[in-house]
Amino acid sequence: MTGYQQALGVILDAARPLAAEPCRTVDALGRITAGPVTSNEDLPPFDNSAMDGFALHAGGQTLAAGTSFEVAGSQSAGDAHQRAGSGAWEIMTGARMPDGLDTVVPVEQVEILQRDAGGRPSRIQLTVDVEPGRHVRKRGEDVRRDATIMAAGTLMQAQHLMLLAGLGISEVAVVRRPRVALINTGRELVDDPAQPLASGQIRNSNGPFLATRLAAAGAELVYRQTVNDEPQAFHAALAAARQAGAEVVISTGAVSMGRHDFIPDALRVIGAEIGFHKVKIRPGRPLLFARLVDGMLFFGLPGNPVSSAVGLRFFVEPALRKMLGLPPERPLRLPLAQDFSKKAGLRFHLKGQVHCDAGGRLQARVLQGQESFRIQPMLASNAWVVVDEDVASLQAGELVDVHGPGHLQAVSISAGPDEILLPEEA
Ligand SMILES: Nc1nc2c(c(=O)[nH]1)N[C@H]1C(S)=C(S)[C@@H](COP(=O)(O)OP(=O)(O)OC[C@H]3O[C@@H](n4cnc5c(N)ncnc54)[C@H](O)[C@@H]3O)O[C@H]1N2
Ligand code: MOO
Repeated sequence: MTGYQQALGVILDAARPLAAEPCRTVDALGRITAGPVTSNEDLPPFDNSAMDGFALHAGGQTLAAGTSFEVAGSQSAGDAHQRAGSGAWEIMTGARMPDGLDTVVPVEQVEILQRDAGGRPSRIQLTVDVEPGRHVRKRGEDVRRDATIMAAGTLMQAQHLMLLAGLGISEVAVVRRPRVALINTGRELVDDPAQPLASGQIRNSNGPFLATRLAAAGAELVYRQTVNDEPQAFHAALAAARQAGAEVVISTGAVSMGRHDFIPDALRVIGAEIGFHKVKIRPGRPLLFARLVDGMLFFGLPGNPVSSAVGLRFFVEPALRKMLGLPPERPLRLPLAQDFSKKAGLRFHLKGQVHCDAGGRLQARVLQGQESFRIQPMLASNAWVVVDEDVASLQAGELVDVHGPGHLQAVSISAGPDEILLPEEA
C-alpha cells in the first residue's frame, strides 16, 4: 500500500500550475494573484489633514503656545489645491493641505479669539506647543507609486480589495481557477432533500459538502452529477465533465472491495493510468488517483462522508494549491489536549478542535466520534489533527500537526473545549 507522502508526490508530479487571467477587482475576493501587483498612484494622493482644526506654516520650528494667527481661508475634504499665503487655514479631516502649510493643530488645542460675521473663526491662539509636521498625512505615506503592494500567490480578501480600490486598480492578474467536476456514485443516493427515502436509500450528503469546500478551495465546479453503480452512467458523466472543461474529476464511492465498486475497472477500460489505489491512511484508505488519457486528474474518493472530506482536504487540495501557484501548506504545531493512541502504520486525519486552555494557550483536541460515517462531530471540529503513520501513541502536551478546514481557511479558534453534541444528548 502507498504511504501518504509517496501518494502526494504522485499527485504533485501530475498537477500543473495554471495560467493567469484578468479579473475585475470587484470580483477578486478569494482569487490568487498571478504576479506581483504594483501601485500606479501615491496613497494618500496628496498631503492632507488627519484632524479637524487649523493648518499652519511651521517651517521646521515648534510653534509656541500663545502664538496667534489670522485665519486666512478654509479647506474641506474634496476642495482642490489652494495657495495659502500667510496665516492659518481652517481645515477638515482629509482636506488637502493648502500649498505652503505643513502642520495641523486640532480645534481642541486652540482658543478662538474672533469670529467673522458668519460665525467662522477669524483669529486663533495656540493653547499648546505645536510640533512641526503634526497631524499631516503625507502624500505616499501609506503606499508609494511604483511600490509592490502584493506578491504573487496572494489570496485576496476584503482588505486587499480595499487597497486596490484605494489605488484605483480596477483589474488584477489572477491565476485561473482549476475547473473541477464532481461525480457522486451510488444507486442508494437521493439528491432531492424533499424526496422521502425508499427502503435502502440514503441522502447524498457528500455532494453538497464537497461542492462547498471546492469553492472555498479556489476551484470552479463546472459539472456535478449523481450516478448509479453502472460503469456506462459513470462513463457518460466523465464525458460530460470533459465537455464542461473539467481538468480535475472527483468521484465518491465505489472504490473499495465490494461487488459494485466499479471505479478502478471503469478507469482501466478507458486507458487511465492509475497512480495509486489504497493509501496508508485513516479514514479514506481505498482512495484512488489516476490520470486520464487526455491529462485530466482523477480522484476516486471513498464514499463514507468523512473519508470523502479527508480525500478532498489532503489529496485534492494539495493538487489545487499547486495549480493555483501556491507553495505546499505548513501545518500548525500545537500541544495535544489529551493522550491519544492509534494503530501504527496508518496516518490518521482526525476531526479536531483547536481551543484555548484555562491559561489562554492554544491546544488541539481529538474529538469523539471519529468513525468515517459520522458527520455530526464535524460541527464541533474547526481543524484536522494529523498523526503520522509511524506514531502509535502521543501524550497530552506533545505537539501534533494541525490543519485548517481548507487550504485557504486558517484554523478558527473555539472559545472553549465544547463537547460535541452526541445523538443521545441531543
Ligand atoms: N471488504 C472491505 N470492505 C470495505 C473496505 C475494505 O477495505 N474491505 N474499506 C472500507 C472503507 S475504509 C471505506 S472508506 C469504504 C469505501 O467504500 P467505497 O468508496 O467503495 O464507497 P461505497 O461503498 O460506495 O460507500 C461507502 C459508504 O458511504 C456511503 N456513501 C456513498 N456515497 C455517499 C454520499 N454521496 N453521501 C453520503 N454517503 C455516501 C455509502 O452509502 C456507504 O455507506 O468501504 C469500506 N468497505
Ligand atoms: O477508512 Mo474508511 O475511510 O471510511 O473507514
